[in-house]
Amino acid sequence: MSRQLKATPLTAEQFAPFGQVIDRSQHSHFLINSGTTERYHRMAQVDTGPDDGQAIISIFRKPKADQFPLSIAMLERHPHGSQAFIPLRGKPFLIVVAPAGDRPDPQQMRLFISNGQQGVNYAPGVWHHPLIVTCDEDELLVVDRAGQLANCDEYAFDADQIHWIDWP
Ligand SMILES: NC(=O)N[C@@H](O)C(=O)O
Ligand code: NI
Repeated sequence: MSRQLKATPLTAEQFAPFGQVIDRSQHSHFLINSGTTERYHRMAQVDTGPDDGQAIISIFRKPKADQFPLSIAMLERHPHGSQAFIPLRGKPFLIVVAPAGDRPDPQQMRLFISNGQQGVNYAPGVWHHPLIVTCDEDELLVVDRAGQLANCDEYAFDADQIHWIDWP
């Protein structure tokens, strides 16, 4: 059986088991500031989890595009908080996820492709691959949790569980 992950369309419904899609084209808005501005309100929820969790805003910048085909040798999760990735340069980026659980099930891994206008917000505990970009000099806004609790578990797949993705 091929271990190449085929892309699933990035829609709110298809991504629902993993979190939310942040997509203006699929979201209502209302006018603010005397009608000069459209507010796409509350597109996703930031989950900062227990204790001293705080929502923080960061920018991830990758000077070099990832090289394809790309092996998915590991996934990670953030058990105590959500993590949102919002493209700043309008460039497609790739999202590899697996359902939350003690360890990622390689058979349930999904590949989604953002068209560069769509962001994603991973729910706490959802397994995902670190950021994968298709173009040099890409930058994404990231909203996730800061706090005392360790909040990044990594899982390395056995050789026979490693899948791969290609682009374009
Ligand atoms: N580790 C880190 O800040 N980045 C990852 O969580 C990621 O999903 O890219
Ligand atoms: Ni992450």
